[in-house]
Amino acid sequence: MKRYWKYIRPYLGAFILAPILMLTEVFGEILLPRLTSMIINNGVLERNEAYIVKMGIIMVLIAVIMAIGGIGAAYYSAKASISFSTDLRKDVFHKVQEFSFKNIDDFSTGSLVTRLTNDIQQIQNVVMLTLRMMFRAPGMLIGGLIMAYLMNRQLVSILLVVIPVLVILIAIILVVAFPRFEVMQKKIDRLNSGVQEALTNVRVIKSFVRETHEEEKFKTTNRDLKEGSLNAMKVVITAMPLMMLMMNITTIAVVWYGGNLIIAGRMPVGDLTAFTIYIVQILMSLMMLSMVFLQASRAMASLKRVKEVLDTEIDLTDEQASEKSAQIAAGKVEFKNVCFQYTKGTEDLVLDHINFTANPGETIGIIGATGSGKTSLVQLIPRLYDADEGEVLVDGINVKDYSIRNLREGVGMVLQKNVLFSGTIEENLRWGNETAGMDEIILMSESAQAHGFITSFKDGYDTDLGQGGSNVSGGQKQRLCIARTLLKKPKILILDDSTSAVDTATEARIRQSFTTTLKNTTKFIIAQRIGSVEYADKIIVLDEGKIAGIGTHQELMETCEAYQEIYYSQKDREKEAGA
Ligand SMILES: Nc1ncnc2c1ncn2[C@@H]1O[C@H](COP(=O)(O)OP(=O)(O)OP(=O)(O)O)[C@@H](O)[C@H]1O
Repeated sequence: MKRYWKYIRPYLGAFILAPILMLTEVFGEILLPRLTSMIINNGVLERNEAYIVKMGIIMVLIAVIMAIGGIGAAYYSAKASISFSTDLRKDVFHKVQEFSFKNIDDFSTGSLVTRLTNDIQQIQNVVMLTLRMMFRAPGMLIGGLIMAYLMNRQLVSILLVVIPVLVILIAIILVVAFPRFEVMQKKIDRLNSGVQEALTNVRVIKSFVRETHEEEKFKTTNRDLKEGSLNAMKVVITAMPLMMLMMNITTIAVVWYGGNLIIAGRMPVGDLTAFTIYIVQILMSLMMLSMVFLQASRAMASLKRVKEVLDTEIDLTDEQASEKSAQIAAGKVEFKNVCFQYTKGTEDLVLDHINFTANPGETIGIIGATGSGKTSLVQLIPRLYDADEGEVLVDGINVKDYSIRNLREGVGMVLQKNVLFSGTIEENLRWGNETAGMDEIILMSESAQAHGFITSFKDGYDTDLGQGGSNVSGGQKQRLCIARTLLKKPKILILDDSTSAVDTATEARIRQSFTTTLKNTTKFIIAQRIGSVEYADKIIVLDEGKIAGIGTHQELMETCEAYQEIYYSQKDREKEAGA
């Protein structure tokens, strides 16, 4: 509860006013039946018109007060619960932004979307319901019981049978409902993940003509959710009629027993009317409570899932960093006996005792078969993941000792999976440097060989990019991503297979421009083509997570068998393609 106090405190007024204003309704609901019985007994039966008018006016006034209170309570409970969930959502989103790559690997995107939307909505609903019912239901229950008791003690004894039965019924419903709601939320997760994947990859689906397959997949998860929801709803569905049945049986019993009392002259007619209303109110308040509990049981399942996100331990932080103010100045990178694996504690090392040094301004080529660990290696430099053993040093300082912000500001990385965002080209490029002048943006775009095609667009730098940069070609997207990173003016630049979709002539021009724009930047170039790294000061050859060779192209051609193999197989392929 303590952790949620901060979502209540700023709106404490609304949290207090909502249930208090609801008390006006309780007050009215307890008084009105009594006044009704008085009108019948003293007004109608005694034929006293003035009394009827007087009591009628009082009853209207009470009804007006109830309506005003009800509106106020509804307003404040909505305000409190919506504000509560908005702040909670903000914190959950913030937490997700803090997640490390490893943390993100542990949750599916669809599940995070459900937690941020549907789960928080459930919590909001129950906060609103609780604020409206927390005084109303118990108030009506206790007030109704007292009034009924005061009117007729014998009749109240009927409730002694009904109330325990209802309480047991509610308890059973809750025990059955909770696990079903948990299952239902998981099914919503699965549906969201599926929808997300299908929509993001709609182009691939279409190019493989997999629409029918995707529809089938969707139908299955959709049906699965329907069954899960119905299964949970069954409890709610059966709960209501069962309670109504109990209520009706009780009313009949009261009317029957009360009728006998009236015939025997031991009870005025008006009292039976009021008594029946009180009985209905008592049972209604129990039903309201059961609805609150039922909603709460669903919200508990949601709260558990939201808590999971909030409680996730960020496995990569800079809290222990000892050089928080340090910034990357030169860009020297050293790997000392570095080992790494994604699934901890297994035998398979993704990187196995890696050692090398990259001096400031050098270009380091990284080559190796797919899955040999190239991406994993460079991801350790900006701490997207942490090394399990050994040290990664930048300018002689362990990367874990920099503040994450300073470290990542000094390292520019163009990821293998390039992503642009909706917005104009200029807005996208400004991700690299928000305050960059237009001349700088053009300079870096020229360097990344992007200026030419950007200006060929009708709107130039104002061209609106579709979602994820869907309206530019693969090679153009790669060049925009390079320009965006160049604007950061990083001391260390990592290009992870970032020119794979660019033709060799353009790639050579990008490389050439780096010799001037990025003269002092340490450059890591991961590539599949030997031609892309041949010129590098050092080439690292990776083979199943180990360094198979390190040196210049010439040195490796003389000493490294793995490199020679890659070289000759690519030459052969080029020849075959030429022939
Ligand atoms: N997020 C991840 N979780 C678990 N395993 C992963 C993850 N990313 C990569 N791997 C595994 O780690 C190994 C090395 O992958 P890595 O991406 O570093 O190779 P790579 O040399 O860059 O390959 P490619 O040239 O195909 O991009 C592979 O066996 C891969 O399956």
